[in-house]
Amino acid sequence: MTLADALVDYGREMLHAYPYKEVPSCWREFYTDAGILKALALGFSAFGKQDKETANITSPQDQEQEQEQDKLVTTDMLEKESLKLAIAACDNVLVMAGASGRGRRDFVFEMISYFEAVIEEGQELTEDPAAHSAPSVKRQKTSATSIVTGAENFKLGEEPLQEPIPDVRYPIARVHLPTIEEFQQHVNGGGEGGTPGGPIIITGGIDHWPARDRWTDLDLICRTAGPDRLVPIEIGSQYTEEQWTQKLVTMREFIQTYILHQKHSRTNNESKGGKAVMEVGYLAQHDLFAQIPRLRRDIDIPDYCMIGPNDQEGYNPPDDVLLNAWFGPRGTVSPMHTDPYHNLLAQAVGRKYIRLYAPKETPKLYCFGDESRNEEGQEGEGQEGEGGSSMLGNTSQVNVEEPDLKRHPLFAEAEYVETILGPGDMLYIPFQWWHYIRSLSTSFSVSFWF
Ligand SMILES: O=C(O)CCC(=O)C(=O)O
Ligand SMILES: [Fe+2]
Repeated sequence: MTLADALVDYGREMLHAYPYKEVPSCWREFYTDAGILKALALGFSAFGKQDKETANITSPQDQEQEQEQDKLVTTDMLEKESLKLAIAACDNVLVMAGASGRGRRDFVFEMISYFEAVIEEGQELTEDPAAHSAPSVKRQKTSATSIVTGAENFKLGEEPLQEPIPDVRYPIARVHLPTIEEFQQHVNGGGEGGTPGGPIIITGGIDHWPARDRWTDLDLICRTAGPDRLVPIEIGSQYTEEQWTQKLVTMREFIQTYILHQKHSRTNNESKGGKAVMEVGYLAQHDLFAQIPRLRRDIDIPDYCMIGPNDQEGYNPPDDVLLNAWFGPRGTVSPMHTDPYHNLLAQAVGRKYIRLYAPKETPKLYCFGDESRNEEGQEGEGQEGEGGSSMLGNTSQVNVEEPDLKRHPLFAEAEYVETILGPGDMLYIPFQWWHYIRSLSTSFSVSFWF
């Protein structure tokens, strides 16, 4: 282990010693600096390999020997592997610590671009189109060389939807391009009584996004992001489940394994003769656009986020609009929860079934930690076992599409609205409204919390 590795490990331990939001900035900075050191060391080692190659060639015999060795493991390959590891070190810093500390972010971005450019130059020789991660990524003619999908003309949005396709009985109203003032009035309840407005779907608001077209092409997403970039994904069908975990994988691996070939995982059930289930991977609730600014060019923050919602108890607007990417295969489930902000959830690609409950329904929704609402006799039953109350205080225990009404009888009386959000739709989810979301197809949404 190198000194840089040891420092990174120590920094990671310190990051994990605190809840995410309470990590002292000194440890974020420590982790960032350690990661930068590691990336530089890997970068230098890559170039060291290059230099050695040149320096070693002294005689024709040497050259021959060198060529023989090259057939097995080329210096070029080693160099690329080191550079990919250097990019991974940079991504760890961006994802885990936000590249904290003055000037560090720009430096990390510069390193990534530089390493990507070197890898790309090399990989052009090997005709590997996945390497084309340069800023000017254009749509290439889809051809047999589409290494990510392995399929020609694979376009998202054309696949059959995942069953069951819910019957929408209480649809959410749709409005085509309201003015900012109209939207503001709706949110703030400018009308009689001043009650804040409920959910609405705005159509026409993201038609100009390049993402609407570009993100139907998995190869293009992969090349734009950069195939070797690490992204955080959630594994497990929903975060309220025991087996749920998070990990960092390359964009290429995420697309290949979790979107194209949704990986089979063996469950305990299966070893006892039960059915195999797909392991669902979800790139969820991550500001992918801060980490990979090239993807930020494919979207636009809607002006509707700038309206300045009225004060409500418990509402603290963020300093800046908070962006999150939600990219995954069909079958991702976000259990019913609330967030501390107003939200515009923009659907760039694919479809999602969404159900919303107003704050007044909260007593019928059995949120974690609200033991008094548990079924009689269940009182106090393992909040920890069900995921720990403190983390999940904003999450409902009810399995929305298949509720256990014996355990959660009041849920049957809770009123809701629902929709199948499709490409181009933007759903306004008001502050404190409960939302449950299941993807019916491969889907890429972007949420804007304001
Ligand atoms: O799309 C999803 O899976 C969840 C989105 C969500 O919860 C949000 O935008 O706040
Ligand atoms: Fe949410």
